Amino acid sequence: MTFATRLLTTLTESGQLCVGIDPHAGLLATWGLPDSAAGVREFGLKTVDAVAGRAGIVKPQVAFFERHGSAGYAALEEVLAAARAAGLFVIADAKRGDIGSTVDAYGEAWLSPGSPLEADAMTAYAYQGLGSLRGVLDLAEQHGKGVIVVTATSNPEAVATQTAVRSDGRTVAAGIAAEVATLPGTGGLVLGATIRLGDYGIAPESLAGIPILAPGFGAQGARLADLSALFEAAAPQVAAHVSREILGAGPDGIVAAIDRAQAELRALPSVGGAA
Ligand SMILES: O=c1ccn([C@@H]2O[C@H](COP(=O)(O)O)[C@@H](O)[C@H]2O)c(=O)[nH]1
Repeated sequence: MTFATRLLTTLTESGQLCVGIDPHAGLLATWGLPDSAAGVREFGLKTVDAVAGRAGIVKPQVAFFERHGSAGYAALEEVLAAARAAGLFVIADAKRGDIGSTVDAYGEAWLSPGSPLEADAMTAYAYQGLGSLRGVLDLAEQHGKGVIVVTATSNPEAVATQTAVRSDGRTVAAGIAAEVATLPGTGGLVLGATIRLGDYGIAPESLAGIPILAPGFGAQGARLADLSALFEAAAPQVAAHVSREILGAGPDGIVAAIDRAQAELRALPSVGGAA
């Protein structure tokens, strides 16, 4: 089964929430955990426990584990393995990109079956050309995994770069989206929930069948209740990502926070809720 089929099926069967695993120093303190590799390990494993059976997707943010060096990576390996063992769809937010021969190695790290860092999908940059990701896309296709390409991000600083017009007349973001659309099954898009797709020249109807990872809900200001209005025809393909807003509820409140977010998403008409 392809990555797209797997992720879109997960959205239908387990709801559209993707819970971030971002052990910020401040959140570790809220959780009563040390700002150390042991702390991020426990934070990650407890988050996996809370998500399992309540939502279908997690997105560990690699940076917060990397802060702790090799011990942080060991912690991340355990969190990834626990999430996959719990049946969760795991997106490693590693945001890698480089010339093809180098980016291939990133693909092997995050998408090879049996790799200590194995995930179901990874995030990647295509600013060196989507062709630079060819080897990773091939590897992903071989193993039913996915490459979610950073396209139009949730942070305001990115607008000038991502709306710049390429030599083919498309914005950078729309160009990437159109190229990823030629990779059905293996490619996905990062499209921030804080932006308007129209401002980037991206038509929701052009994204049919492509899984979308949408960060920006909660702490960055976007509202889950607006998902249908933001993504229109593409709304059912969206994994609505929330990290700080849910994790900030602490170890005693995280389950209720996940349930609340799921209920809010399930109530949306265009994503399978009330008509
Ligand atoms: O455009 C992007 C791409 C990635 N992110 C990542 O998503 C989460 C957002 O966390 P919140 O706490 O829910 O704001 C974080 O890991 C970012 O690195 C993004 O925000 N925007």
